[in-house]
Amino acid sequence: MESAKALRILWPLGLILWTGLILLLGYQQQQHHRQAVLDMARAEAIGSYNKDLVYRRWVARQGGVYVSTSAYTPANPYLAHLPERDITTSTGKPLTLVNPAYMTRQVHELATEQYGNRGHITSRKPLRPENAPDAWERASLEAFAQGVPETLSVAEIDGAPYLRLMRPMITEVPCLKCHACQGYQAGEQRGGISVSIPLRPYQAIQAQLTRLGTIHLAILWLLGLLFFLYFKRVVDARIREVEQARSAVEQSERKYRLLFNEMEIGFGLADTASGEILDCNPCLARLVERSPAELIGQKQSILHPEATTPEGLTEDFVARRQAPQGNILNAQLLTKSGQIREVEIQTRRLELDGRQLFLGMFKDVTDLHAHARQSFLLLQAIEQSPIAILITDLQGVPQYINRYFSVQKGYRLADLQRSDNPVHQFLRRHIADFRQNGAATGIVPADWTEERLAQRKNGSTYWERSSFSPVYDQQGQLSHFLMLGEDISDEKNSALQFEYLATHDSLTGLANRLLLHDRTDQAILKAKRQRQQVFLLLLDLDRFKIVNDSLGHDIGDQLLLQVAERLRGAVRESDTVARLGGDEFVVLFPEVNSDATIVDLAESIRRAIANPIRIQQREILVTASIGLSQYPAHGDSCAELIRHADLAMYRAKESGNCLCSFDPAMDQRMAETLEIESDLRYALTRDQLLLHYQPKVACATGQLIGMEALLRWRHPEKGLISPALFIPVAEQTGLIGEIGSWVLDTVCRQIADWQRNGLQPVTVAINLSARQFERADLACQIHDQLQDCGVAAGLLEVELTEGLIMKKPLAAVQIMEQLKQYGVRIALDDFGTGYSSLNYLRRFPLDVLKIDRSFVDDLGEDRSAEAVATSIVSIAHSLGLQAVAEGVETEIQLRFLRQIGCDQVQGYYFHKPLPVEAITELLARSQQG
Ligand SMILES: Nc1nc2c(ncn2[C@@H]2O[C@@H]3COP(=O)(O)O[C@H]4[C@@H](O)[C@H](n5cnc6c(=O)[nH]c(N)nc65)O[C@@H]4COP(=O)(O)O[C@H]3[C@H]2O)c(=O)[nH]1
Repeated sequence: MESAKALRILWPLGLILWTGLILLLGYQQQQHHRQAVLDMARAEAIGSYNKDLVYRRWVARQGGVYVSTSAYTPANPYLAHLPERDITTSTGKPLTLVNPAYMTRQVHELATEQYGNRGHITSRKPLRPENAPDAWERASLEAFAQGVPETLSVAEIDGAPYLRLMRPMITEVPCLKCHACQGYQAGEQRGGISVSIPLRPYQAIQAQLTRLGTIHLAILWLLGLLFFLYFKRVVDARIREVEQARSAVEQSERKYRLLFNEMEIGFGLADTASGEILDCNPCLARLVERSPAELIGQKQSILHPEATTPEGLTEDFVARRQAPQGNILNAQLLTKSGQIREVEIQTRRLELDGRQLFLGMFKDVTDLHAHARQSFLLLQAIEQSPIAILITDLQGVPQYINRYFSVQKGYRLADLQRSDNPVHQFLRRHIADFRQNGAATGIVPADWTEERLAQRKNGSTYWERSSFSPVYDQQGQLSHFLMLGEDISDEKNSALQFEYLATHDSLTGLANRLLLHDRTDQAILKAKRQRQQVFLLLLDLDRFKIVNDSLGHDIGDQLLLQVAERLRGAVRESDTVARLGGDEFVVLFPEVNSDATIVDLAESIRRAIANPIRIQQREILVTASIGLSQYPAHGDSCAELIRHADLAMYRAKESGNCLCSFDPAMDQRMAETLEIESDLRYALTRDQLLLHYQPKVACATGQLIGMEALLRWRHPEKGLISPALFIPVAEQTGLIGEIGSWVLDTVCRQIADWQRNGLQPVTVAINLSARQFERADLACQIHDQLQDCGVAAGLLEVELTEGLIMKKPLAAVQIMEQLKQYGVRIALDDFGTGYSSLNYLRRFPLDVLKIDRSFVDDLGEDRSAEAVATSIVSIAHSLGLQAVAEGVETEIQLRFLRQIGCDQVQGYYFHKPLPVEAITELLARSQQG
């Protein structure tokens, strides 16, 4: 291409050169013609000269010739000295001697006349004037004198061009005849002969030659021009061809470069031997977060993280790369930021300019692989999902079912595609409905769910929650439907179970509080409409806690179960028996219309419960306290009726009546209790608590041998409040801990005070509540307190109830043993009211058994009470314990107790609990006596 371009530039130059050459040739030709013409003229001049010379010599040798004397040839005066200048012929004709010069001159004149040629004999010393040289001849003569043999030049003569030639004239011997007189000698140059040849004829020839030559050259130049034009055309065509080819190549290059650069597939070209990257497109560079410039010239290891070969390729990669027709390789690329991209490389081996190349087409399949993995995962998840999955076409014909579907229903896909298959029919029907609804409303519902009893292939049924949802394709067109079938049999059963549990008491199966509320509210609504009454009985088993604590929870539970059974049996279907928790039961009577009837019903319930209950070979006697409330008189909500029945039940318990109907005054008492609760918080800090001490006397002698500290609360408005009223409140609120510590502290100080005052202290008993007994460090606390006050441990006795110990017998034993270790005495209070295991009793480190007041009360009246008291004393003594009877009010009771050998007694018969001053006085008196 470059040479073609050069030719394009050179051809005008060639043309110029060609023209110059032709012009040069023309010039040379012209010069040549001119010279040739001059040479011809010179040859003619030389010829003419030679002929003159010959004629002269010939005449000279003759000594002159005689010619007739005439006017044309008169006698030569210059030859007058010659004797025989003139002669007469025998016939008388006069002849005169003509010398060579004369003859030559006349020949010259004749030649000039006839041919135009001129001749002139001249001399430096001419005899005749006409022989005198002209200027050119004179110059020639001088040149001859210098030794120049010939002069030649073109000169104008009479306005015409002539070639003038002149040669010297040498004196020869014959010449001396005439010229000796002039003093010439032979051999001497005496002048010259000039010849002038007219050049016009020659110039005509020259012009002719020049014309012909010019024509030839012109033709030649034209031929040359034609050649050049043809050459230019050929070159132009070639250049055009080349340019077109180049343009096509460039266009193609641009096109392919553009494609190469814009391709969304990475291209890389590498040298197979060295592994050098020779080229790459931006897509490949982008793939590894680099620019093409960063890659080109680098080893392929820049791309491949695990390059193990010198070229930077893994061995496996190289092995597969060897396939001549290329291969598709899965490889990993390393990005600039250190990320790994997964690629699919389509490889080709190429040979270019003798180099083995490797072309790789890189497709980033990281996302594709991730997507494929995810799709596979999804497919696996769907296939292995523990839920039945089915996909139908728009007509409801199943297209896919997962494994669980087949397992659960026993159908294969082919079964479901048969139109007589029940699932097939179900799907078609539902999908048709679904689409119809969508068409009607213009909105395809997102999904819908239904719970139904589905059938398996084997005919068995189960509860299924089927949810249908539309599936849209990539264009957003509804394409399929998805059905998820979930076996909810367990859920259904659980829901029923849950509902049952939520509304029933787990132990007895009776209605629970929730169901009771629901039924009561419904009953109230109905009663409201029908202007009727609703009655609600609340039962609390008396001393159930003692049964539970002493006989164990299993027996307690069985007791509750039997009570529940009896209650159920005592009422009608329309009535509701509920358990509120613990030993509290409620019976709802929605259809009783008279007070008399409800009292009868309550009585029958009480009787039903009062029958001895047999559990594990034990006969247990249970009584119930019953509170009664009614709609509309006592409230119009379940909560209110329960609350009021509860208050009534408490009243029944307190009063010993088994049935008590709610009275609005009870609300007042409840309010008072609440007041106590809030006031008790300040009782300690405001110094409202105090202790009274009830003496214990020896049964036999009546001597004061001990006392029990009993707590009192002097309320600023309500006066002295019984501990029976506020201790339970203190226990509930947790204040008992603080109060108990105060009692212990006060008692210890009091003993120390008596000691300081010289009184012989007696054992003082304090009551411990259940909450106090829960403290693991109780024994330490008591021990520290005794030590702080300097009181001997034996002067303190703690009274524990059976229920308190039996709650956690092992922990109780530990605390008791610790107390025992310190020397503190332990009494078991209210003995006989609970169900203490004698086995346990044996293991408790007790000192005293206290016979409960309820047995003491009936002594002398009730044989069984007497028997119990007798047994307790006997047990106490057989275990090495002392027996103490509390609540002794009468002589009869005292006498009986003395009879059975009871050790100590305590009761109003001797002393009521006394304020500290009174007891101090009594103590002093007793010691004085
Ligand atoms: N009808 C009658 N009653 C008699 C007779 N002799 C004594 N009593 C009363 O019987 C209760 C005996 O106390 P308890 O069984 O330990 O029963 C005590 C005890 O369990 C508890 N209590 C009293 N003080 C404390 C205390 O400081 N701490 C704890 N935790 N409880 C205490 O309060 C209960 C009631 O105490 P109090 O009202 O003082 O009632 C005392 C006492 O006044 C009698 O001949 N006839």
